[in-house]
Amino acid sequence: MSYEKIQVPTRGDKIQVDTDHVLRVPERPIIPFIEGDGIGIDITPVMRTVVDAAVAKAYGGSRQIQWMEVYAGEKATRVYGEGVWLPEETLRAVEEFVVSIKGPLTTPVGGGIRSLNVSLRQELDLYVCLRPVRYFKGTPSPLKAPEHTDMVIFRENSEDIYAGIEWPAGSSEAQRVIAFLQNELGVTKIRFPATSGIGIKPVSREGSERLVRKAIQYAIDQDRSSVTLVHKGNIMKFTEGAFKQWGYELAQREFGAVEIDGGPWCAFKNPRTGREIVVKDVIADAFLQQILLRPKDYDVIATPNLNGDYISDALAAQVGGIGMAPGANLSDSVALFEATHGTAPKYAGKDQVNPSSLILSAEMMLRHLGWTEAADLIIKGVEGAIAAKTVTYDLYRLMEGATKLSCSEFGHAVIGKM
Ligand SMILES: NC(=O)C1=CN([C@@H]2O[C@H](COP(=O)(O)OP(=O)(O)OC[C@H]3O[C@@H](n4cnc5c(N)ncnc54)[C@H](OP(=O)(O)O)[C@@H]3O)[C@@H](O)[C@H]2O)C=CC1
Ligand SMILES: O=C(O)CCC(=O)C(=O)O
Ligand SMILES: [Mg+2]
Repeated sequence: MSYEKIQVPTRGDKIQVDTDHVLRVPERPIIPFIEGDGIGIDITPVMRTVVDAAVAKAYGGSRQIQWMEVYAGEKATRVYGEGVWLPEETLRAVEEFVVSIKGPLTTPVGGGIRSLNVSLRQELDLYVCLRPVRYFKGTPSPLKAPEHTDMVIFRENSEDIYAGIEWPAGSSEAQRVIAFLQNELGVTKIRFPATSGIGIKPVSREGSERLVRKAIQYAIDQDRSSVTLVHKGNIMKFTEGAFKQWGYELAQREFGAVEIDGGPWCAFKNPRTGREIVVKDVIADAFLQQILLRPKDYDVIATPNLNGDYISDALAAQVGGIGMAPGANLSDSVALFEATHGTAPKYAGKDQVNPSSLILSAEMMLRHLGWTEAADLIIKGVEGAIAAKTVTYDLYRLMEGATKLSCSEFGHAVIGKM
């Protein structure tokens, strides 16, 4: 395929995907990256330097990533022209080259463009947002025993209120929807109909099932002890409540789970290890207190989109903050890795923030490629830098006796500990 502004490296090769979704990774894979807005300019180059160092150390030059810049956000408007926030060829490249990584992208609140992050996920049907939350020894945390927080979030990434079906208060569309609800469906409970904005929350059986299926399969592959469906189904019965119901039904139908203690919790034996996997559910508000009080009770989490967004940042805080929180957006073939945090605009270009979220997202990416040795070196490097108390401002301000490093210095500290 030809590209207008994207320079495809001539020395690299494309990652291929077999029909059964298995990756075939060449020795010099071309990996697209989006620099990102705000602190993207700080963390993305550091991430690349750390990854290149890990790959070089692990494979001594026999493997190398060929980075290929693709554009989205403010940089895209500079490269392609005003108003072009997410060029069509960026979407094509992320799809064609199969595995990519991105920095954060700004979304204005209230009006303006819709989220480019959400658009990327929806356009490429990256329906799983995978966010592992683990503790690195020595990281400052508000908890007494942060090491008990070890969860993996499967956030539904393609529907829910993120579908962006909404109309502002007073618009003719909102008025028409309200009139339809009142006149055709007998709705009487819109408290202030003349001044209500309207948003629609679609949650489907297919969307819920494919997400829960991935979460349960992950629990099997990684030998985890439970999958918890987190929902607000007592209030949103036919969206969040249905998510829970469809999740349980899928666990029973596809994985042979049987009800325990009178249901609805159910369990099955991991076919790989024989260990029991419990599938359970919890209402989202209760979950947010339980993760602080009894984090050991939770392992793999499957949840609709908005809950997953809130839970990601809440859990990240328990293990040191969103400077330490990696993630991935996945379809059955395409993977786009990204940090959990946003563009933190007040720090943009100051070389201050913690690049660990994006570095650890790249670590997930290397593992996804099967480059385990390089991924392990990154974990060793991050663990080593934190253990030596050489950290960025976010961890420094909560640690005693630490040395404060800039974003780029922290990258070098990680490399030094590999
Ligand atoms: N996937 C994406 O691209 C995402 C994009 N966004 C977008 O980002 C923009 C800003 O959102 P905002 O709500 O401010 O959330 P951010 O996640 O950008 O920042 C909130 C706060 O988190 C801390 N933080 C964030 N990143 C780091 C880091 N790498 N190292 C250390 N601390 C960090 C900072 O805390 P402190 O001030 O205490 O130092 C920062 O002020 C919005 O436009 C939003 O839509 C948001 C989330 C995800
Ligand atoms: O798209 C955005 O601006 C916010 C996204 C977000 O908060 C997230 O993915 O966790
Ligand atoms: Mg978020």
